[in-house]
Amino acid sequence: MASSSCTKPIFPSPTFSSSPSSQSSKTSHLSFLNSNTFGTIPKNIKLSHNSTTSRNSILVNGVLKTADQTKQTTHPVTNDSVVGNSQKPTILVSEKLGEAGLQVLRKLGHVECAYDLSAEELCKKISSCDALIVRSGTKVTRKVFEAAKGKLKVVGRAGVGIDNVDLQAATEFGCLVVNAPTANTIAAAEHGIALLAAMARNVSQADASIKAGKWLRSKYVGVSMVGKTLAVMGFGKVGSEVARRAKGLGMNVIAHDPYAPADRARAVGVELVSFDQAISTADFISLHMPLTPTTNKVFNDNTFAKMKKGVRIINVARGGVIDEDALVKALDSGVVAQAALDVFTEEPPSKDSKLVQHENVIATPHLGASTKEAQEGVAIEIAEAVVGALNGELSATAVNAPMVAPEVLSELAPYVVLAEKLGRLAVQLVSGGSGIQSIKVVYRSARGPDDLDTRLLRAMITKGIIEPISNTIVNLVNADYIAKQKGLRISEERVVVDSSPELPVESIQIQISNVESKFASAVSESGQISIDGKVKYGTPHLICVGSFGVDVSLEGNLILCRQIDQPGMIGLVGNILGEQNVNVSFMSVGRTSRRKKAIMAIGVDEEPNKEALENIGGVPAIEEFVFLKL
Ligand SMILES: NC(=O)C1=CN([C@@H]2O[C@H](COP(=O)(O)OP(=O)(O)OC[C@H]3O[C@@H](n4cnc5c(N)ncnc54)[C@H](O)[C@@H]3O)[C@@H](O)[C@H]2O)C=CC1
Ligand SMILES: O=C(O)C(=O)COP(=O)(O)O
Repeated sequence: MASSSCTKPIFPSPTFSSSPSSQSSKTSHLSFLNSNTFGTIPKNIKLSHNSTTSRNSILVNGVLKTADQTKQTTHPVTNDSVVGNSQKPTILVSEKLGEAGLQVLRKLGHVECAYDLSAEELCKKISSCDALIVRSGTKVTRKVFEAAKGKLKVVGRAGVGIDNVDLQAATEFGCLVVNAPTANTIAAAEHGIALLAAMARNVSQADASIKAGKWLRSKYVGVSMVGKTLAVMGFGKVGSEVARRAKGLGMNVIAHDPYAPADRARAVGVELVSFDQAISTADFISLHMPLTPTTNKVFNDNTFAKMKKGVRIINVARGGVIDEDALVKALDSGVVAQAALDVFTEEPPSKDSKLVQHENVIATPHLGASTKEAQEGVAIEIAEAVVGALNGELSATAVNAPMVAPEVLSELAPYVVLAEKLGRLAVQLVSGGSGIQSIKVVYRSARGPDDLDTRLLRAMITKGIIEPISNTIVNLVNADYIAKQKGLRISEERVVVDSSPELPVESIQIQISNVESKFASAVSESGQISIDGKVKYGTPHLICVGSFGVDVSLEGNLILCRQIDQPGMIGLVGNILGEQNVNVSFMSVGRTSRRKKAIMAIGVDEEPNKEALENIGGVPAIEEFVFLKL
């Protein structure tokens, strides 16, 4: 069992009076996204009620703070031309966004719409922005994140494809990326069907010719769709809607998607087949997969060679999934009879693009998502996601961070505080903290693994461990990445205990192995530094250090002393601190057995000066002590 070696505290805590008014007002370093805040209290998140301090802890802009703190903190103004109101976040919208979405954004922040920015102009502006909203036309490169200098907290992609955002860079810089994955699905599917029908019946070419005064009825004889086989490549949201509509046109629809569940396809009457089978049997191929390193140019000389001669291709996904030179060759040779393209490798394509100019190609300028309805929907969807992220809520559409449901977030809030404090405390017990390699976290809980999402807790433990020993800002977005980069292996274990399943976690234990400790008593019998904590009355408590049980609230600072268990020790140390005007907030003593070794854990509001610490060290019965900042 995780902390079975702990003895019970012999004094109920607190034994010394605590003074709520003297609680530290320092910002808790619990930033999920960044450490700035905007003076707003989020609408629906009240994460914990701290019964000791009578303050509400809330998550603001990714930072867990007390309500008082949110009123005091100001938003740093770096560029007056962008920031209209210094209390409000600045949201840069770099492409056309529906008015309804802009209205949602304006309620929270200062919104600047600046379309058609060059890469240089975007980099210049971004350093004063808290959020950036883009569509497919803005390249959010590593340079943009570098230029943001840590201020940019969230990039909102008003649409589905996030191939124009450097996700790796966003993650490294701790910037959340959210998208709007649902509102344009139907629009894209309808556009796919529009292109399919227009291509089959030569609508574009015939329209151009009639406008040029020609009447070419025999030239533009088309092909029928009914009874033909359509291969849907990528059976996600758009692909499945295209499939449904194509079935309505009487087409035989097959699909290829390595990750789609067969029963979802079956429900639409579609058979999932292999890539080769799909492309070799289809009369029409419609592309609906994302652009990823795997799908990049997946339609190339080799794959065109496997297609049925005279196949027709529709691409409403991303230009990059097709090798465009190979497509021109396939069109020239007649392997591909026609192509209908909404998307291109380079957008806009060059004026003399052989592909766009090809007589058997019809093209639209990336219009898949461009219906009034979809654009209003996307604008609201992304605005709400960005506002939520700026308010510290974890978005359900986060692309580079774990998605945590609001109710889970709310339930875990006090444990999040505990996790970070335990990490912060554990690392300070290591002598020479940067040598840490292996950390184990043990969650004792009555809940089964499926009922306990520990990603948030692990991220905050990582934050607590790394931030005191480096100048890296760690948050939920980049915690795993930073841990990996620093060579930290964090393993997790769950121990099922017989406690109330109402509580997500009974206690959390952090073990650090293969290191020496500044405080030998923190090393457990099995040789690791080991501390345990739990949430009591909504606040984090330390309950075990090494093999010693204690019970002290994790607030302010902490002194741990190991002494020979004898009468008068509490008074002695209390007097030394009192003489230096250091207020003791909590004290607890744990011992292995009577009159042998004991550990005294003393919570202090102020940082004791050198003299006070030397005097504590000079007490003959005290064998070792350590001062820890929480
Ligand atoms: N032209 C336009 O204006 C629009 C374009 N799109 C694009 O359409 C694409 C699909 O969008 P959604 O359906 O909303 O996304 P989605 O995520 O719901 O569906 C994508 C599907 O592709 C599948 N997939 C991934 N790798 C694959 C591979 N190698 N081969 C076959 N399938 C693969 C996934 O399993 C998933 O089911 C995206 O690239 C998106 O950017 C979406 C909306 C508008
Ligand atoms: O949502 C997508 O993936 C799209 O391609 C739509 O792009 P857009 O927002 O119209 O530039």
